[in-house]
Amino acid sequence: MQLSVQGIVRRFGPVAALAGVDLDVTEGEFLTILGPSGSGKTTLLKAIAGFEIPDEGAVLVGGQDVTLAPPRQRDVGMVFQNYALFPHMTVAQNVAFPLEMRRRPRAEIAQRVEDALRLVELQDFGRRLPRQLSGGQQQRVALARAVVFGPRLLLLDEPFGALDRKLREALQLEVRRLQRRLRLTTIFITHDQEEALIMSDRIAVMDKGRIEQIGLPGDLYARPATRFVADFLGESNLLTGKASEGTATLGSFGAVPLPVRQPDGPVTLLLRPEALRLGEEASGLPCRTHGTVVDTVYLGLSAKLRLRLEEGTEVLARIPLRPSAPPLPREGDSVPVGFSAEDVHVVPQA
Ligand SMILES: Nc1ncnc2c1ncn2[C@@H]1O[C@H](COP(=O)(O)OP(=O)(O)OP(=O)(O)O)[C@@H](O)[C@H]1O
Repeated sequence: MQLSVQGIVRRFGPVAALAGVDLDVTEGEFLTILGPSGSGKTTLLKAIAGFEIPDEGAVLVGGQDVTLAPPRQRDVGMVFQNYALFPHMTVAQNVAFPLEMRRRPRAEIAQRVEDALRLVELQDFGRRLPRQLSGGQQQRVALARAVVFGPRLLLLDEPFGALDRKLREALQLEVRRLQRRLRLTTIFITHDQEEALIMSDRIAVMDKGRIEQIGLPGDLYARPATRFVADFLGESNLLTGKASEGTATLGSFGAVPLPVRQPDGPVTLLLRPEALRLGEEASGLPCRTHGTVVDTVYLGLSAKLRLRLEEGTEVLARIPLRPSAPPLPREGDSVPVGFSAEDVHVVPQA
């Protein structure tokens, strides 16, 4: 179902946990809310679910104003970080719970519980108690319980936070598959940017109770609208220079033609680590200088190198490691560093 959040404000004493949030989520979309701790993510989810009543603004589900409706009337499925299964109930009883609350007939409950458990591949676990399951299995039960009644929205608050990396990755895929299959409008909270990039149709980046930017993962990565988004999503080199007549002077790199017309004055340029070229590959590029390798980290498919430029600025380069690639420069080596002007993004001034 379509969701619309309009101008929501929620204050806790002097703190505005939500300082005016607008958000439109289309039917069947998977939207991720990404932001640092304390940015208001959980408060926003609670306002959508009905556990927080906003001081200002409105929440509409399928065009219907539910701002003041209690959680039970909103038909929203939720999964939290800490499972929140009822410990004394079996898996099947846990999954049946939302249907019991809605007083569905016995036969329907049995059928739906069976279907939901099959959906998360736990059809043989109905009689177990939560403590007899692994963390990942418990989270799948929580997911089955959140979707068993056919909710209008699915809200996920850091559901993989307590799981190890491998399980986390498996569940990311599983949740995405299930969400697509059910065409469930889903809002997913995480502070893990990699997870956000992997899972989402769109990402909303939050900071200090506001949405800084919302868009496709690739757009946010390539064209962040603010310094905060550039820094928060992925690794970045943010270099400051001086713009004048369509070029920016950028330390020892010299003059860099700017992709968009800028007013003369200070300018912030974003260069992702993978945009930097080193050694031979840099020598043919018009924007280049020399850098001294400060440290090197091998990552298997690529390596990350930190380099100090002549003017003292440090930059991060990520270079692919092909089997035939020449050996990496070593700490203390001085190497050419360059980039193509088209790989530069101008970060709008705040
Ligand atoms: N019940 C409350 N009473 C007082 N302050 C609150 C309450 N709930 C949230 N806050 C404050 O509102 C702000 C936003 O909190 P919120 O839990 O929404 O952030 P978050 O982005 O979900 O953080 P995290 O990633 O750590 O869960 C924080 O400053 C928090 O301390």
